[in-house]
Amino acid sequence: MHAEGIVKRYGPTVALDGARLTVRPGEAHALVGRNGAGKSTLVSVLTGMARPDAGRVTFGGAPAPAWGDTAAWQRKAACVHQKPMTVPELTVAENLYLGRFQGGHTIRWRALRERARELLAGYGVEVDPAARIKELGVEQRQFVEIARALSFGAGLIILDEPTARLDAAGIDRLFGKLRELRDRGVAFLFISHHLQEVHELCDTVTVFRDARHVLTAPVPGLAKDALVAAMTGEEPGAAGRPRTAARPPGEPVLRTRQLAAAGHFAPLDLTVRAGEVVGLAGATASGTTAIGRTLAGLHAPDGGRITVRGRPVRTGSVPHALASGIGYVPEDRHREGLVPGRSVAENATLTVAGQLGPGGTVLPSRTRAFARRMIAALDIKATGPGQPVNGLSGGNQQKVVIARALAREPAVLVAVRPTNGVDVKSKDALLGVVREVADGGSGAVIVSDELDDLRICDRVLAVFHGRVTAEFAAGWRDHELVAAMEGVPAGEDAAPAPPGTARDLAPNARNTHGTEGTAP
Ligand SMILES: Nc1ncnc2c1ncn2[C@@H]1O[C@H](COP(=O)(O)OP(=O)(O)OP(=O)(O)O)[C@@H](O)[C@H]1O
Repeated sequence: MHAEGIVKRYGPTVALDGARLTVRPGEAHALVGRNGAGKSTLVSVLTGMARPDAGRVTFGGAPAPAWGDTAAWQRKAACVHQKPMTVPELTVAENLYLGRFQGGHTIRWRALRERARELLAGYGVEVDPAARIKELGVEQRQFVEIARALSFGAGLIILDEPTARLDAAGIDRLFGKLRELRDRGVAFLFISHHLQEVHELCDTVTVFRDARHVLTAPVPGLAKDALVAAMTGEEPGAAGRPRTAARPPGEPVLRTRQLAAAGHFAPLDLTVRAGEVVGLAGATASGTTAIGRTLAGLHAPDGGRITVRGRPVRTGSVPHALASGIGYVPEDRHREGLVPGRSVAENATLTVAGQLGPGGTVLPSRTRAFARRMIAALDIKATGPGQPVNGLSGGNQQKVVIARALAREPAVLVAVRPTNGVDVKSKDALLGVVREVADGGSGAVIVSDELDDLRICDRVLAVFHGRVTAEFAAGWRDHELVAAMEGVPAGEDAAPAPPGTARDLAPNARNTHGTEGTAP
């Protein structure tokens, strides 16, 4: 596949400005760049979903299919998108053959399931074709999408941040599958903000910056800070890493007493003090996300209490959690995060509408002023506060979600995987903002399995199978925390794990992706 001179404009925004990229057969090619650099836009162009304003795409030397000929594009390049493209209510078999039925033919369901089973087996994917997509985990769903993509005969498969919602074990299995397919001659274009993953999986990397191609180089021998420098256009080592607290913590701002949700997490006593950032570390299924959702009022606990600055919070109520001073950054910005048709300013201030004007009316000028401050502080790439959030790149949408949580000046900020999809430089800026919130006298809870997110925490609680199994003060070593997240009984540096946890239980913790040398 070869693309050159690609120009794509969205109104005043130039998303691609003469961009180029070449992916050779059987190559594992990474595409990296800061949020808004144009990566997803290029994917849309390469899959026939967006029509470029200028430029040329060829596959195997032949011109790309005609615009609008979807079936022909599917045979050239296939894509596993950030957002699931499968239909949740339909079965795996139906999804695999979606859109391929010829009019006038009767669909023979049993035969279809059989064909689906063979197809999945051919790619080594163990999923029941009769299962509904909504019953599958993220990982299985992605495998179905990959099998579907390959079944069209495409020699190039594009993966847009496929690891963003997988934990370490899932990532290992995905990479195993991708290596297998590469050995069979399939080429990959792999988009990720985890430079460690690029090093693990890819042989070539291309960097986009501000809508343009800036570098293509072999991955082996390319130092990570050189890669980051290409992405940011700055000299390596220009900025420092976010730090932990400078002062001792103050009064408790958030407390839970015996807070519990059956099937999710065991009774939890948590205290977060003013000035403190506390990490809840655990794999996807550990219960940490449920704790975050419960604190935000999205999930009703079975028992226990939450207080903010000594005042009880009515559990299971989002408005009450908000009114009590709990700010929340959800993991799934597509579902819980943003109102699509509204502007950056409106989205950033949704929870404060009442404060912004008399009688609950929003005063647009103040709204815009707040949004403008946030756009600058979090480095949100937007044409301005009035731009609809749908027009923002994925990472920039995530920053708007954070801005919204901050707008209310919460007593305690609860953020679930806050840097998911955010580029390496913005990641540090964003974590720096969380630090500032704490320094200003609030508390913060970071729910994550990303070691970089947890590094700014003053203490980290490791959660396994719904229980806190160990506590670490700042300065922990990576392998200790990873082991604790995996439920491995603690070594000499950590508290003992409870009975019943064992080395062979789900090795689920997210690894040290992107930790070494990714800071500018
Ligand atoms: N539908 C759209 N309408 C308006 N602007 C858009 C649209 N899609 C993309 N853009 C703009 O094009 C630019 C490139 O966005 P793109 O999504 O390609 O970035 P990206 O490199 O994939 O970023 P991320 O790492 O955050 O996913 C951004 O400035 C974005 O705001």
